[in-house]
Amino acid sequence: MLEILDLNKSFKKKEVLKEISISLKTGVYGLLGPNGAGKTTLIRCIVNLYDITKGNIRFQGIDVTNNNAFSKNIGYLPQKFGLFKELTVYDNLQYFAVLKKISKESMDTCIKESLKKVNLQDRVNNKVSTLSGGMVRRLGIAQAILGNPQIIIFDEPTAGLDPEERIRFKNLLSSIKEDKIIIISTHIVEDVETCCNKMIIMNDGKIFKMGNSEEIISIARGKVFEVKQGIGIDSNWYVEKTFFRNGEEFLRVLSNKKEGHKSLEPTIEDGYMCILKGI
Ligand SMILES: Nc1ncnc2c1ncn2[C@@H]1O[C@H](COP(=O)(O)OP(=O)(O)OP(=O)(O)O)[C@@H](O)[C@H]1O
Repeated sequence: MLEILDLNKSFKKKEVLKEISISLKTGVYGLLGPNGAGKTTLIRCIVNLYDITKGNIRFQGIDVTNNNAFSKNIGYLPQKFGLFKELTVYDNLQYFAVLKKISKESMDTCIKESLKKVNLQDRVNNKVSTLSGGMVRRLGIAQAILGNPQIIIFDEPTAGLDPEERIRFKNLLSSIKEDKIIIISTHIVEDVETCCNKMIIMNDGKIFKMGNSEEIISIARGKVFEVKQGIGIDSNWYVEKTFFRNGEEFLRVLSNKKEGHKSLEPTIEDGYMCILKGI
């Protein structure tokens, strides 16, 4: 169990994380929130890249706040990461394996296992400069899962990936998730709705809601409507998107009020938007 207790993080006078308290058991968690919600800051506090202003982090009941040794239990794929482009795929992973203090005896096996999981085993001796963007991203994932850490955190793992690579990432998650705590940070609901046991919804440095997909969806039940474009927009409405049917344009609207419009079956995205917008 990973417990984050009353965590606050400020940069000088700017309070970015405010009293964050969550407990995570084994499973895959989608950390969802709009740009600037505080997701990356929270992740950096967990992986000990930032000193926490106030609060504690506990893992398996032990206080690991600002504990460097604990960071070795965590695999982390940052949003932006650097690789040695003129070194081979293998040499790059060897470098990370040394940083992670993986023993010399198991290093080769660990590297090959990680590369197999991300389907880059055929590229082991290629220079990173010869890989496609998707392959570089996969190599980033390989370094995160290197050494089989108990906690793995992916910050925007699918950014810049094509649909096939996204599916590949989701399949990879299913193959590694056993007995692990995996956190995937994103602002795209679609990225996490099929592969996460629970969503943690963040905004403005706070946790707004943590729940499984059914719980998130239920928040939007009775609040999603379909309105024909052109009839005028009510000030109570939050227009999620427009769509076409039989050549006619419609709005997908979220509203707290009982509307005289056709009610729609809610999705996770609707629940997420209701939570963010206080609907
Ligand atoms: N080092 C820093 N110094 C000052 N303010 C910071 C620092 N890092 C982040 N912030 C601020 O903290 C807030 C949260 O940023 P953070 O990057 O954690 O959000 P995010 O949810 O990860 O956003 P995104 O999805 O855009 O990456 C923002 O207002 C940001 O400007």
